[in-house]
Amino acid sequence: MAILQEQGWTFSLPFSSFSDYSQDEKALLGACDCTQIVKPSGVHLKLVLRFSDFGKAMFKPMRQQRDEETPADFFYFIDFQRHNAEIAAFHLDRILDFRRVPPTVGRLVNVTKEILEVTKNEILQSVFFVSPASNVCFFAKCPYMCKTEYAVCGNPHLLEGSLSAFLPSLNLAPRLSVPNPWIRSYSLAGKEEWEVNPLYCDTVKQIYPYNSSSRLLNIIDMAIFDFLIGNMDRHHYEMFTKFGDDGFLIHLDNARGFGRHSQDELSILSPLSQCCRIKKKTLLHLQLLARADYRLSDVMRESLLEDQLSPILTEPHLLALDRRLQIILQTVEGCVEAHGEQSVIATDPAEQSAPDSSQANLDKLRAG
Ligand SMILES: Nc1ncnc2c1ncn2[C@@H]1O[C@H](COP(=O)(O)OP(=O)(O)OP(=O)(O)O)[C@@H](O)[C@H]1O
Ligand SMILES: [Mn+2]
Repeated sequence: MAILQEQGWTFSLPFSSFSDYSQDEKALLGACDCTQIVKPSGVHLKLVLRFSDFGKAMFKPMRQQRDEETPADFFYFIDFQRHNAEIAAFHLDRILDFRRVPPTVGRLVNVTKEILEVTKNEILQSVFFVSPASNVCFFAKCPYMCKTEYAVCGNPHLLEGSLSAFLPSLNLAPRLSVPNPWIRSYSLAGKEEWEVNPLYCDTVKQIYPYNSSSRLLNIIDMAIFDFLIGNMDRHHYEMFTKFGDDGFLIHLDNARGFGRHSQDELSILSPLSQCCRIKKKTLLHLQLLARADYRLSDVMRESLLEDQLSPILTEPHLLALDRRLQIILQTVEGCVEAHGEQSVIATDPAEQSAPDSSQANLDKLRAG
């Protein structure tokens, strides 16, 4: 299935579109208090690509080989961005039936023919160079680490990357960027309250909008998703304002997932383990994916085969998903034992009478 059309490309740096400033760009322009987020830097190099049919996509280039694990001494905020994590996260999100990640595919891009030769952006043209190994490379224009050492290179022209369908412009579909209540400290000093206070969720539950809407349950869904992919970098989440407080959370930016398959970062599950709440729909779906005939790693492996850059994940990463799924289910079991099903498993009033559609949805996905 061709999710993105790619007939001929024109390109621009993200800076060109006024209505679509990212956190990076806002930081560059001094337009936001970005102390909580990672500084805009050359290692975050990404491009907004424009297609000849006026479609747009966010392109993140390959920075790390699929079989490389993030070194144990790396902090999450200096970790690489992985194009394959973006792709795998899209598939996982769909398999979990969240559908909150914009469609993302892997592509080989010819950086010379499809970027350098077609862009009219002089800044972008100026950052291209040919490396000593005769590969065509480019780097980012930004305050930090924006030198040739941090460039990405074709081989000699082809570069792997992820392409995420671009969200509608902020003028058409305004979005809010909200700090995650379980945000991590982005410095070496100090801990956040959730890390030291086991009753933190009681505080969150009293604060708008977590006190009445399904927002907290959505945060818990997101934590489950992030725990499965091992993403510790969910500092903010975005929502379309048009859907109000109960709107869905967009699972944007999953590039720091799938860094370590040998470690399960339990702290990512804190919203679930501290609040002891989960949507019934999510739980039923997770239970289905723990069954031998719908095993999560098998469904993921199958789904990822559809991508042009397959294999997207190494086997250890796929198997880690099964192990982490068990941890999530055990966490829920522990909660039920402590607080009772009534308090832990949240039934959506709209779904109370609807038959469970998890299995039918998954069957549809698997049938392609
Ligand atoms: N598919 C998309 N469509 C539209 N906007 C997007 C898309 N993906 C990302 N963005 C915007 O760009 C911002 C930065 O993207 P992303 O978080 O993926 O990259 P990053 O390099 O990790 O940046 P940051 O350090 O700001 O988190 C997002 O917060 C979002 O506002
Ligand atoms: Mn980010």
